[in-house]
Amino acid sequence: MLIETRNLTKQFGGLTAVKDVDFEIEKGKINAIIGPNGAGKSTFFNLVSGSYIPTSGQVIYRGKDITKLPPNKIAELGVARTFQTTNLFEQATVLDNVIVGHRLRTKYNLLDAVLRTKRYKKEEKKCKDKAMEVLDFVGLTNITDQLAGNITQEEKKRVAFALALATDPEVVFLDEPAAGINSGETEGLAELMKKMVKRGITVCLIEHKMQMIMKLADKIMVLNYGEKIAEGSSEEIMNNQDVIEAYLGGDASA
Ligand SMILES: Nc1ncnc2c1ncn2[C@@H]1O[C@H](COP(=O)(O)OP(=O)(O)OP(=O)(O)O)[C@@H](O)[C@H]1O
Repeated sequence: MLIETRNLTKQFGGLTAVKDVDFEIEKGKINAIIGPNGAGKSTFFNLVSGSYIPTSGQVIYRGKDITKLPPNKIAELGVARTFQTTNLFEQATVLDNVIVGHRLRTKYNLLDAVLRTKRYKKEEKKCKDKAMEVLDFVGLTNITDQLAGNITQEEKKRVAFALALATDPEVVFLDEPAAGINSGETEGLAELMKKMVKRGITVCLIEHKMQMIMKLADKIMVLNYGEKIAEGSSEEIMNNQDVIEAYLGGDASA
């Protein structure tokens, strides 16, 4: 296990968005979180990646309590995430967008940048090499010089993956990676997630596309009204009565 949540709870005023959730994110696996709209999936992501401080409960990463660490510290420990919509710098190239993502890990300071010291130039080169490497990994070497504003939705999704990978994460949280793309493109992204796992990266995703999840995920947690109602393999989840009821009338077939 890589990340563990213990009794994780988040309240917004009188609303409990995530309630007492115990979950183990398995190392080297594709872990998925599903649930009807408003079930608390994004809130759960925000708690684990440090964007929200929980009302109570803990997040343990490799045995260390990271519950109250700020997002940048959590990122430095090897936890990366993507967002439902990726805000790219539309007027910059794909390559430059990814280079910016990699700066998180670089060691030069402002003075280095102003004086263009050796260290700065060395780090610049490292950033560029890393960006090219991750763009190759996600299959975008052919569009590195295009403006981000001109690329397709599917390519933007791949850039979002590249941005997450540029920080050399141990685990990536993907928030609805296949939203807004067609089924052929969805297959492509699923393949990319498998490739990430083969590379040793642990994946945790939220996704509404059930078919994709059922084929892809090694482990699934189902949230409903903030509570974990089921956890297990695709088969276990598909046959779980509580899950079937939670989805009745919902968009389980989306
Ligand atoms: N910052 C916030 N302030 C107040 N309420 C919030 C906040 N964020 C989420 N909520 C509420 O918490 C509940 C869970 O929301 P959340 O976005 O985590 O669900 P979700 O499962 O990700 O939904 P969706 O599938 O629609 O994205 C919802 O009732 C939502 O309105």
